[in-house]
Amino acid sequence: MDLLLVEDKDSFRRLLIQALEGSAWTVRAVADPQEALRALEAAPSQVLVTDLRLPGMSGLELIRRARQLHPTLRVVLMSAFGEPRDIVAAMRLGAEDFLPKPFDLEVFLALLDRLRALVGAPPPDPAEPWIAHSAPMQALDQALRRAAGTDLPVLFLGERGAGKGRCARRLHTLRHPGAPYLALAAATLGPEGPDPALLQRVQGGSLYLAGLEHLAPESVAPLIRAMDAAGPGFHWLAGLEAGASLAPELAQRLGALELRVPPLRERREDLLALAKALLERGARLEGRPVPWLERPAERQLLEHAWPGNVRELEALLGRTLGLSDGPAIRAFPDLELGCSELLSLPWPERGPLDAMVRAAARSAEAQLLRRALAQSDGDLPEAAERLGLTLRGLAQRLRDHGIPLEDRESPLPRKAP
Ligand SMILES: Nc1ncnc2c1ncn2[C@@H]1O[C@H](COP(=O)(O)OP(=O)(O)OP(=O)(O)O)[C@@H](O)[C@H]1O
Repeated sequence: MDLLLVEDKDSFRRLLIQALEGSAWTVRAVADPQEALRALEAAPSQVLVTDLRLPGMSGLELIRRARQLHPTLRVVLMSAFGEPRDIVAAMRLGAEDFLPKPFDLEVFLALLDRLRALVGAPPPDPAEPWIAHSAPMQALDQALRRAAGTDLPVLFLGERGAGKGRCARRLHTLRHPGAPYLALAAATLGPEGPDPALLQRVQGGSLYLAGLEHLAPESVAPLIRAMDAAGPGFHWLAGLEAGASLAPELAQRLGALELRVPPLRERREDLLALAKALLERGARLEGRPVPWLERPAERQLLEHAWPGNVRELEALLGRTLGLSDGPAIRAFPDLELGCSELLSLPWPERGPLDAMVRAAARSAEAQLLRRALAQSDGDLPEAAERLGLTLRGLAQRLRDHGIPLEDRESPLPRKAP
């Protein structure tokens, strides 16, 4: 999606370009309005973001001429000196929004997200990695395949960053790969509910409402009306944070099929494959060779509790790629193995209490075993001593938890020969 940015102040132009790096926008940026018109003559843009005061021509005049060239162009006007009459004039010329300077970059990006939704709803990239080796993810993948054979709305439940959005894209691709897809933050729905123009664009495809726990109470009724009006051929998907509640009338409509997305700590078998896929994607974006993970780095990943889930893993790998340019990642210096991480437990949501305590204790035991193995670098007698167990007792517990002893890719580290 193409965006033309017209801002004569070099430092501010650079700041906005930087803010858009890595986004879905292909940005052309110029300082001069005449040059902007020439750029639009050469190739259309879907969005024009322009300053009001420009050398040789006002932003309003630029908007007028640009929309003559491309009547469907969406426009955002920015200014530190926006008088109400300028704003009204810009709106009359078809501007979508006005950003009074100085503005928060978050506000700028949120506005562009909304415009992106209006401009188009491209299907998700079918080549996006999908890692589902672990048993819980295999089960989820089966459930997604079954859901793909229906027209039912699907509600994804899971912790933040666990991959609810990724599962929604997977389901959409299984259902109808080329159909339009749009992800919207539920918090952005106002009292009017979803924009009808926007729903129009997603006809025949899916709308994914992310962060349903942030939906304003006044948006519930308009959303239900929009769902009723949309009719068949329109697929509703939504993500809700585990443990959050949903207005009953909405739960009735959206919760026809509820799928739980397991947190990363419950699917450690996926960890290294996920890390490799995310590293590959990051390296490709930066146009550099993919670094490999050395054993200590892998071990750190496997031992961490991942309270922030796949999103946390993605952020860590992004930071690491940014800081290192070598062919391999030996360790993650900012990934400390704190004891508090061990007690990241899969708190069951329902009783009876005794069963909840037993499940939490079992998870804590598995984590303590892994931790002791990591601390003793895979040396079993040393790990047994740390845990106050006999060697045989340790082996028995490892078996109980299905922690393998010799598998090269296993979470159990071994001492270097
Ligand atoms: N199974 C998976 N395979 C590959 N990548 C994944 C998988 N699950 C999640 N990811 C990646 O992890 C990142 C976080 O996932 P996503 O945005 O779907 O999380 P979320 O649960 O929707 O988070 P939030 O609720 O906080 O918005 C994304 O980049 C996503 O592509």
